[in-house]
Amino acid sequence: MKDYVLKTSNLTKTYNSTNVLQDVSVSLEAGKIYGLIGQNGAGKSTFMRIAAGLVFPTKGDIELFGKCGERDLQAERKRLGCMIEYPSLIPYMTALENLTYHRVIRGIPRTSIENELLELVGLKDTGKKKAKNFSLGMKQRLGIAIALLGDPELLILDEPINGLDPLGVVEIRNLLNKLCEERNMTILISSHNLPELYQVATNYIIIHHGIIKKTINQTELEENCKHHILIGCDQPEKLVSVLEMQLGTSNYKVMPDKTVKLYDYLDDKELVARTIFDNGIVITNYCIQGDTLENYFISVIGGDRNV
Ligand SMILES: Nc1ncnc2c1ncn2[C@@H]1O[C@H](COP(=O)(O)OP(=O)(O)OP(=O)(O)O)[C@@H](O)[C@H]1O
Repeated sequence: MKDYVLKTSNLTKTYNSTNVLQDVSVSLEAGKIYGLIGQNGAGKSTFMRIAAGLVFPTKGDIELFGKCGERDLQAERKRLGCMIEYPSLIPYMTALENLTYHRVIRGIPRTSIENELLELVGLKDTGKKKAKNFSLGMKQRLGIAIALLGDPELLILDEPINGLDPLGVVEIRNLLNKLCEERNMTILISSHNLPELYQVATNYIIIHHGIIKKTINQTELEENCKHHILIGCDQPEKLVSVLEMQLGTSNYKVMPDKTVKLYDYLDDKELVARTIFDNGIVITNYCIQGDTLENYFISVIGGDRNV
């Protein structure tokens, strides 16, 4: 049985009679990095706030580490760390002072965790430099360190890579991978910067106007994006035999709707069409498919480019 860290069922949030989240049912498995993708206003932060217990849902259920009910949820939320919207930094304090401040107000006694976290997020050499003078990437990493103070098993990060330069993205990516690998941490991270998110996530949840449009893992995503000839026909079994016996390929996949994705012969699609036709198979669909990740997401949300 899969070990779910967070499970929601039909989660709905209504503001001013508008559903900003509608029947959101998702399950996060332990040790994975989930990218939550959606346009501005899609409901990403609202979902994260509800998961973190900062906002109550209008309807629906949440299960955290297998527990539900408000009292149990509150206890389980100690196992969760979050940075939602902006890191809550005190600008005139150093990185260490910021961590001390947050550690004390959260009642965490272990002082050694401060230097451990500064080391982990690559800020141990920042000395007397005040947070207000940090680069955006340093601020985000300090925000993540604050979120890690309680040694969480689930980390929720709202747009931690937006606006970072490529080096900043790499630093955050390395940090998240390390947390995932070394601590088996589950991470939920939102962004609308898809190429950057792709560098980080292992699974994706696509949300549009408060509705989950798709959940997909990295392998499935790559499969969807890999270029292929999509073939629909009246005799799929015979088509498979023609591919195997006459075209000598087993590099294809039969889809649930009986269409076939052929990953070979992309440079010679006429030969494939002719061979199928010569075997008396009626072709109902024949096209090249496969795309960039960004276009895949756009197609899932219905063609709107402003992701
Ligand atoms: N407290 C609130 N009161 C009323 N409406 C709200 C409130 N919080 C969020 N909303 C609305 O809910 C919708 C979803 O907002 P949310 O911040 O969750 O989206 P988002 O996907 O995180 O967007 P962004 O990428 O811009 O941060 C938006 O239309 C927003 O205006």
